[in-house]
Amino acid sequence: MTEPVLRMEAVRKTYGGTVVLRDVDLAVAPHSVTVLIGASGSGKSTLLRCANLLEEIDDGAIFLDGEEITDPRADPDAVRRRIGVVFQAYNLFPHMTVVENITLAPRRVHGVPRARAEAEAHELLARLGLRDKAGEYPDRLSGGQQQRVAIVRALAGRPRLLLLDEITAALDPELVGEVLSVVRDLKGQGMTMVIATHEMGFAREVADQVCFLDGGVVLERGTPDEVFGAPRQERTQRFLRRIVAAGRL
Ligand SMILES: Nc1ncnc2c1ncn2[C@@H]1O[C@H](COP(=O)(O)OP(=O)(O)OP(=O)(O)O)[C@@H](O)[C@H]1O
Repeated sequence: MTEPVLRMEAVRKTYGGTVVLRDVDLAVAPHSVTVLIGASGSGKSTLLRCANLLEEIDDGAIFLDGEEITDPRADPDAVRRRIGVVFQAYNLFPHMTVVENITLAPRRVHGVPRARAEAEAHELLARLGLRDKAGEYPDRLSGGQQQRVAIVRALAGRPRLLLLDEITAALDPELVGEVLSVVRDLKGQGMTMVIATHEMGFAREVADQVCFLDGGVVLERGTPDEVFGAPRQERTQRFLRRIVAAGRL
């Protein structure tokens, strides 16, 4: 079997004695998209934060390309360089232009020469339909454009894996589509991704693997047709019924 890009084994995470992730196993194959679904508070963000070493796990192990990144000897900065992350809030620096925002980490943290970092930034901006925005300041851009810049920033280090945490949750409904379409394109280009989302239609369309989290447990996993079309667990069925009733699937 091909080595998964990301593998979690029996991951346990607690906050002040409360268990937030319990025995989570996950395998993300190269060039595949895993979508995490589940009610608010079920642990989706925490799982992504653990995968990026933004949170320390209490037990278990996490591997990136077969190498244990939760090993105390692993270098967290080197690990994060291989993982791009986009959050709900785009967190662009307002006093920097788009291209400065994108090249900041490659130049300052990873020592990429300015000319090369900027050339890469321009190429990525063009790919994401933002060719003419390189010199703009973030407040001149729509929310959807800012989030696309945040995606470019995450791609700038040529990550092995992209983690997307509710990246459309803060957007006006009419701007959601343009950001999802970028994710669709990235999938088409073979990017390996783990996505936490409440956009169920999108989840069903883009996922190779869907994981339903419930109280910090991966209660059900499978293809979109399996999980959305024929959920086996009663709690998954109930969750999806609520989504359907709300007109979101
Ligand atoms: N820093 C923290 N300290 C204490 N508890 C936390 C912390 N971060 C998250 N939690 C708790 O962990 C649980 C899981 O939260 P998490 O944000 O991972 O859920 P989620 O599924 O991503 O929710 P949402 O869909 O609302 O983003 C929740 O009960 C939350 O209150």
